[in-house]
Amino acid sequence: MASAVAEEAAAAAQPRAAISHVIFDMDGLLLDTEGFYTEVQEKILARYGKVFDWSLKAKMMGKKAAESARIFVDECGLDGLLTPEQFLEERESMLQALFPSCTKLPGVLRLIHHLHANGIPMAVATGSHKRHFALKTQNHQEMFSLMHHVVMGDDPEVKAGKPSPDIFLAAMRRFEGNVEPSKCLVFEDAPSGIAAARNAGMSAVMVPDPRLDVSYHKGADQVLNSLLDFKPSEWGLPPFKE
Ligand SMILES: O=P(O)(O)OC[C@@H](O)CO
Ligand SMILES: [Mg+2]
Repeated sequence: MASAVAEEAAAAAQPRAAISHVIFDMDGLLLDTEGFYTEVQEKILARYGKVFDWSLKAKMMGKKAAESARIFVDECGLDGLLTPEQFLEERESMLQALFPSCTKLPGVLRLIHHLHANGIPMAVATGSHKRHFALKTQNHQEMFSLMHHVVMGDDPEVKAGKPSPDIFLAAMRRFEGNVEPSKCLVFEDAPSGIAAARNAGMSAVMVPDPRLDVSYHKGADQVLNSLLDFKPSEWGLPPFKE
């Protein structure tokens, strides 16, 4: 069996791409916040005698709030009972109470510190709007200070949410110099985010929730159980030292 060192050497000799810049999704990728959305949406739906399932979750996750609210109402047949605006209003206070307690997902700090130490520019591209971003990140300031910039869902340059490429292209343009999409690697947990990265012409690593059906993995260049499994040299990035 090949040693880890030999595996890294082989990967470095023939990388999947020559990545120079990294863009991270936030919810469900850096921060463990997706469970909060699920919990709150289950509660709201239960009131109508309905069950929130992972095929609906797959359609909503990663999208801008207004877009996912519309999907929720349409897919659950709640037209006439609940408007997307009422749904957003109902879930807001519950989410606001939960967001500040969110934790980082496994492998996040190790990877971000490694890329930062090696001078790889990083950005965050999240469907979250400014107010939710502030609540979610209040206990994770250090990690976000290592990012060159953050693009949020309510940024004027983000005309349409994921799967539109808008947010990843905006994130790319805000790096120093002239960066090509083919040099950017996106990390995502959501099917809409993987599609957005691909629509932007970027490579995409998916770290999905294990409950998401494998049929939603398509489009990803690589699917990992956790960021702990990421091997930078497979992407032309400096390898971990240990
Ligand atoms: O783009 P991300 O960071 O996953 O945020 C989307 C979020 O608002 C919920 O799914
Ligand atoms: Mg996400």
